Amino acid sequence: MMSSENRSDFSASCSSITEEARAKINLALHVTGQRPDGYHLLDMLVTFADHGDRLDFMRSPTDELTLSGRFGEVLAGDGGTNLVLKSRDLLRQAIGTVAFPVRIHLEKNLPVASGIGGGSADAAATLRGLMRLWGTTLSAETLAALALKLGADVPMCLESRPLIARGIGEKIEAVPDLPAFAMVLANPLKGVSTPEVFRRLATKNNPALSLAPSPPQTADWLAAIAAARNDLEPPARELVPEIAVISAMLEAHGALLTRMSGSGATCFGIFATMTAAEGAAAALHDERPGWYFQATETVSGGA
Ligand SMILES: C[C@@](CO)(OP(=O)(O)O)[C@H](O)COP(=O)(O)OP(=O)(O)OC[C@H]1O[C@@H](n2ccc(N)nc2=O)[C@H](O)[C@@H]1O
Ligand SMILES: Nc1ncnc2c1ncn2[C@@H]1O[C@H](COP(=O)(O)OP(=O)(O)O)[C@@H](O)[C@H]1O
Repeated sequence: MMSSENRSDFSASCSSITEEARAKINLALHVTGQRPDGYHLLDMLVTFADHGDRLDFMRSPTDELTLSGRFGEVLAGDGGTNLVLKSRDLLRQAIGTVAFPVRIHLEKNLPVASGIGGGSADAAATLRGLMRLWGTTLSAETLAALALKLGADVPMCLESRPLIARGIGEKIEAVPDLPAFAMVLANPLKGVSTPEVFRRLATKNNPALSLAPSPPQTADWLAAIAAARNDLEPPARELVPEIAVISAMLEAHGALLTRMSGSGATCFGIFATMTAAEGAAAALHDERPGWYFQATETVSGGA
């Protein structure tokens, strides 16, 4: 059963477990090849925002999912296809008898189908939250396999720390030296079709991601990221011309570096300070009140 409800109603009524579902940001994404099944091989430098969806979990007489938040309505009529439900059911299947019914509340703050992995982050948060609620753990291998079944980005979102991911996202290596960045996430609220972006790629065998080992300063990291690419950005720009507009707006408001995340259309701008990022997000919101602008600090690798 699915309904819309304020999160405050939910948490006021009982004690619950909370999990954050942080936005995933592809600082760089190189398409390096293609598997025989058609999936593209990727080299990605990924970090996570101190901003995202929020999920609450509690014991309940029956299974239930409620939604709130700016983008909750987008998912309200999806006929039970929410990745939160898929995660719950897969985890229940994996652990069996102890999995009592649960009520889950999803505060949907991240735009849907926007290249920042909101659905994947929700799926990963559901696995983490329900393992806590059900008092169970899975081996690292079983959990990783379950996560990958839910989506290519779900293993990364289980980590929610800076990392390099290869393969289709399942080969993960932590990047403990990546610093926090002051960032603005910007989206014209136009969904982009991920398969269509991959289909439009001009070349599928691009150079791999090459980062000098652990650049010492933030400025060195910025230079290394600037020298990398998002190979999905040119085809996404063909589909959604607003991506070029929003990148130019971030630059005009003082971003040191701008790029698209994932298959788009969200772009990020890295700023010198959080004060600069917050000022830019407020000014951008005034210019385009209907679009999505969010200032956030990203997590550091050492956090
Ligand atoms: C591009 C990335 C980068 O982090 O992020 P998002 O844009 O989704 O945030 C991901 O690899 C998105 O992976 P995933 O979440 O599995 O994408 P889906 O929407 O399920 O994939 C839809 C379709 O895109 C194509 N696809 C996807 C991933 C990949 N490595 N190669 C592909 O060719 C396939 O045709 C697939 O059927
Ligand atoms: N909890 C969820 N949040 C967002 N999207 C979801 C969710 N559950 C299912 N979906 C579906 O998954 C697709 C990808 O969503 P999302 O993870 O937001 O994309 P992206 O990785 O591009 O940001 C959407 O088309 C959406 O309908």
